[in-house]
Amino acid sequence: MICMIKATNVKKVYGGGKDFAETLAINNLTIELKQGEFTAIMGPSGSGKSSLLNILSGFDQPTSGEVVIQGQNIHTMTGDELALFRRSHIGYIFQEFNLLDSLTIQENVMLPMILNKETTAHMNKKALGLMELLGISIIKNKYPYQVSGGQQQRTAVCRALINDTSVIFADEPTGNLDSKASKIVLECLRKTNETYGTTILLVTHDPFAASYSEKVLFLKDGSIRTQLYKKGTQEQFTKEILDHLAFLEEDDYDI
Ligand SMILES: Nc1ncnc2c1ncn2[C@@H]1O[C@H](COP(=O)(O)OP(=O)(O)OP(=O)(O)O)[C@@H](O)[C@H]1O
Repeated sequence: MICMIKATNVKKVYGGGKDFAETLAINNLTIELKQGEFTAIMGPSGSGKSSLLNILSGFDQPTSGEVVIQGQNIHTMTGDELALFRRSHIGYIFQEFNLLDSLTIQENVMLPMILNKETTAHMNKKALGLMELLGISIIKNKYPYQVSGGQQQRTAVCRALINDTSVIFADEPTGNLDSKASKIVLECLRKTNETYGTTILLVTHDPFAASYSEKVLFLKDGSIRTQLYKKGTQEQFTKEILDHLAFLEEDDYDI
């Protein structure tokens, strides 16, 4: 399998100025994600999940170490190069859906394409195809405040995919959703992964959400403590993740 993301000896230290104590958020972490892999990251509060996601996605710089996505070192790019690279290769989904209330659902989906100056016909075709796939074409002319949280998050998934992105970073994408809407959004992520071979990195506290992945990395104190690979059914995997969390909790994992 082709390597999609490789992070080597990544370290992130916050603070350390005259009046601020240092916090070691990521501790010499090395990680490799293959093309088309669906990976989840779990860990207690403060273990470094968001810091890692921000560094892997180019939102933040590591203190040391390197991150290579599709063969390109993202932290040696200029600001403009990185912005262009992120827009064309990387999609983001956040806990807050981050849609623009002044745009319709379809316009929100097309927004990253508008920034790329695509033709209207191409944008419409692409957006409608994605919205159809994820079951939200019926609300295309509504505004975000007129649709449910789950529909807003599915809009965010379509927006993340619109530029044929090869990687999606999702930070607690079901954190604001009830269990029914969460399941629909997670099914959409799975469909995306299976249909387009999109590499997905999902940060979550929820073992059920993590069970949609094929590999769970458990983070503690900025290091990967263990990895769990999916074997058997999703139900079995959820139970295995729960058992693993209980084991790690006993081992002072402190979820
Ligand atoms: N901008 C910042 N400045 C200083 N310290 C920070 C900053 N961002 C995070 N930290 C610290 O770095 C460590 C890792 O934080 P991070 O947000 O990555 O953890 P997390 O696992 O995502 O936590 P949570 O599950 O609560 O969101 C924590 O000790 C946190 O307090």
